[in-house]
Amino acid sequence: AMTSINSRPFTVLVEGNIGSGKTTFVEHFKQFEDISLLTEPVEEWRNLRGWNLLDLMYKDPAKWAMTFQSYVAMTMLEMHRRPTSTPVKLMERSIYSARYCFVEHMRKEGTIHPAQFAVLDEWFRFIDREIPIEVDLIVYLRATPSVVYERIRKRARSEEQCVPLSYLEALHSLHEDWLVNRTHAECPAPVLMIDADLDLSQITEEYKKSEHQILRQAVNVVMQ
Ligand SMILES: Cc1cc2cn([C@H]3C[C@H](O)[C@@H](CO)O3)c(=O)nc2[nH]1
Repeated sequence: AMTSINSRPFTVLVEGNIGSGKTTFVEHFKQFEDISLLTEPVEEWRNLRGWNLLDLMYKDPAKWAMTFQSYVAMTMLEMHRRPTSTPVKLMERSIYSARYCFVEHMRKEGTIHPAQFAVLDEWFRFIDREIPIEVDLIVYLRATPSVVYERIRKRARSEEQCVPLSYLEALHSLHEDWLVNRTHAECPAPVLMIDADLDLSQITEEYKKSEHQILRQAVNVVMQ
């Protein structure tokens, strides 16, 4: 196993719409001993001391979206700060997709009150200013909203069955703004785009492309 001579691992964020295949992508890298995998803590959001915040949020967003996004941000920050012994760290989603995609959408839709947005945004600015979060590469699983809509139906995660196509289209354009048009300066890492419309049989080739990029860049970082 490569021993990292740096104080921190080469950190990769895996970003993309609901149903774009992030967890599948992250689990593809289980085969590498030099990579720590941090998948999205959905189970924590579905059971916080017995409360299913994800379900509460989908069932009554006006009442629960703020509470849910506050807890998501804390669990994401914990993942960013979690030490790993390996030279590479792969993380599903981030404090950045929390702010630029999900919270941004809730603000635009008025799902959260402007005062609630102000509190979430102050937390985000505080974290961005005071807590070092390093990102070296973002893998963007870029998918067409209608494709992920079908996948969500097939995946049948109960809380998500009410997710309309319009929500997925809005989240898609917010991901495009952030990762293609690069409208936010707080997270300047390079973006590696993967065609996430490909189905499982074809996408392994795409994974191989990113494997090379991730491991090669990781070697560079380790050997610096
Ligand atoms: C960072 C972040 C992830 C995340 C996921 N979700 C939802 C979308 C999916 O239905 C589920 C798992 O990603 O959680 C959300 O509403 N807000 C979020 N913010």
